[in-house]
Amino acid sequence: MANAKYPTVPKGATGVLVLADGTVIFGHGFGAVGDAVGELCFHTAMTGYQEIMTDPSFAGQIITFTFPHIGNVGTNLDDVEADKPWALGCVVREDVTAPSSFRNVEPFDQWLKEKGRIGISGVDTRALTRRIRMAGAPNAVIAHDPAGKFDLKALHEKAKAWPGLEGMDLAIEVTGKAREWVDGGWTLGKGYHLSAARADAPHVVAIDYGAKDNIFRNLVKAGARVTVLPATATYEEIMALKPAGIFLSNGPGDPAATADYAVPTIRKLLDANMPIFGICLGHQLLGLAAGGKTVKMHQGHRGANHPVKRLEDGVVEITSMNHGFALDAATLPANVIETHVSLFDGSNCGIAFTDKPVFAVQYHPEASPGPQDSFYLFEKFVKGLT
Ligand SMILES: NC(=O)CC[C@H](N)C(=O)O
Repeated sequence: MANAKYPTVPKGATGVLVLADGTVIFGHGFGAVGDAVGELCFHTAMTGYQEIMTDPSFAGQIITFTFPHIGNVGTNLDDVEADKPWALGCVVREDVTAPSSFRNVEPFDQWLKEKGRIGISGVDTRALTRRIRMAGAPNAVIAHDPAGKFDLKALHEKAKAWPGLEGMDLAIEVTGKAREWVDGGWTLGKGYHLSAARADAPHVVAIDYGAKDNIFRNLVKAGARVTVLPATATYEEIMALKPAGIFLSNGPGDPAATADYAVPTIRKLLDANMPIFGICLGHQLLGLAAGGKTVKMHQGHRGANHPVKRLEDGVVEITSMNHGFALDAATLPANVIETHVSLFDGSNCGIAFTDKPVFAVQYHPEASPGPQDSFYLFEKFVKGLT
């Protein structure tokens, strides 16, 4: 029997979002059938949905795209940041149309279905985004059933029972195996270039907390030879590879939840004066290893047009962002300075050590998708190793 507290499923509704506060939003389901629970966030990029869905930092999250037309250029084999979509699902305004692109290999809805990810269209994403901006990112369930049979009470219970991203270690679930990285840049018609790393190229050991592939491609493009190690790699395992520098990757979940394995290892690397470059989760972990603190943000930053000010010269970089936690600059020790700030809300976007060749940024200089204003950071890091 229907519970009076929950609305009746309208005719034709094959998808639903149920927020932890009991709000129910109907739409049209696409992609995989089933349900998934996670944090509901919004992303403002106008292009790059395939890169966004495959960014491992989205593990545990459902993405509301503010751009209304998602899926209309299909999917291909190149525009991926990992071998599968890590975001649990997506919420979009318009129904997905037939792919219109010479690069299309598979329609977006079919790709999502194959990869076990759920989509829901026909949602007022503008209203939903305003709500997230005002009330913060809620926990939610996304569900798709072609027959439109939803047990709203059970879905609501599931959303309420989910503990939330705070305190959740997801890097450990997303991290990959140890491997030599081979891809470099990309050209239309040719795809990804194999690394032509010179024998004397500086060797970077990159720790994979849930890395986007384009970070490693950019390190190679900037002239490095890259070996990837899993998130749990010990100081001894890292140093056995005789690295010239260490890279700390992006990744999902709460940075503070990795404090028992990632942070102590980074502390040892700092003590050994290794050159280090970190991005996003890597930036937050570096801040924690230095003695700083991270905080959960109200709604986070996710988009491809976030202005960031470089404090040394006032230059503004337009950046890609995807984070829901941030380093609290006020907690950093005296030997760590703030190098970049967000022009949206003044939050910390970069740090550098004054006494070590170590720096990091909160945003994504690898773009994918987004502007490439900040590629210079890869060059700065790799040049500093020779
Ligand atoms: N892209 C990332 O590395 C995200 C870092 C962290 N999971 C956050 O949400 O802030």
